[in-house]
Amino acid sequence: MLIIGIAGGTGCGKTTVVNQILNELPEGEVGIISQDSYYKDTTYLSYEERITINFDHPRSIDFDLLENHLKELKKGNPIHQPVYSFVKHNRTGDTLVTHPRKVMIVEGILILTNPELRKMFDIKIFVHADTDERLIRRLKRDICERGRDLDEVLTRYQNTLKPMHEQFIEPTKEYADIIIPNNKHNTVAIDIVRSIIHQKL
Ligand SMILES: Nc1ncnc2c1ncn2[C@@H]1O[C@H](COP(=O)(O)OP(=O)(O)O)[C@@H](O)[C@H]1O
Ligand SMILES: O=c1ccn([C@@H]2O[C@H](COP(=O)(O)O)[C@@H](O)[C@H]2O)c(=O)[nH]1
Repeated sequence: MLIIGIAGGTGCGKTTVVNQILNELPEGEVGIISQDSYYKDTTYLSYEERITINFDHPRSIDFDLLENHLKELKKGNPIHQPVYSFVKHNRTGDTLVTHPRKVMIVEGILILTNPELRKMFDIKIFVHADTDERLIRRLKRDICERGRDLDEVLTRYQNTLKPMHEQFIEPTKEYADIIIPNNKHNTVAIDIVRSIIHQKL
């Protein structure tokens, strides 16, 4: 199994890049694991308490579960990937059965901060987009798709997103084998990653 880790700050375009890579590849041949599914379960907290969580700090992620799941997939076993709700800021309680594939892509802002995960990735990719570009995309996406308002996104940006990006996410660029510039859609980079995957299928 080839495991590809795709990191990069919020709004850099990780999900979009993954979807572009999957386009034109045989359906069902590549599996996806999203770091977002591994935000810690906070059912014991009220909604008001949950919104105060720093979701951009590595401690918000259940890396042990993510690592165990990758190990199970490597052994050929299916896993139950938790389903996460950005609207509720919590796991939904549902899980998605994820079967092992020849190629698994793991994507998320913090996945390269964890040394054990880094060791498991055969290829490490960092998607880069400028800070202002990422903020604009995040604003549009969170207001349209994640039920946020302008003030909420900007407050979170100033209090946690920006400092956590600088402290934890941007420094992981140095671990990347490939950096994809993604201020604009980058079809050449997508084609390169796709051809690496093709060789493995
Ligand atoms: N290269 C790009 N050019 C313009 N918009 C983009 C580009 N890549 C992604 N987007 C848009 O930016 C938003 C955030 O992208 P997304 O893939 O969800 O980022 P991430 O998963 O890194 O947070 C989405 O609305 C997406 O359509
Ligand atoms: O409950 C939550 C959990 C996370 N977030 C924010 O999501 C982004 C990570 O997702 P991307 O798709 O990579 O942008 C992270 O910056 C968290 O702040 C959230 O708003 N609520």
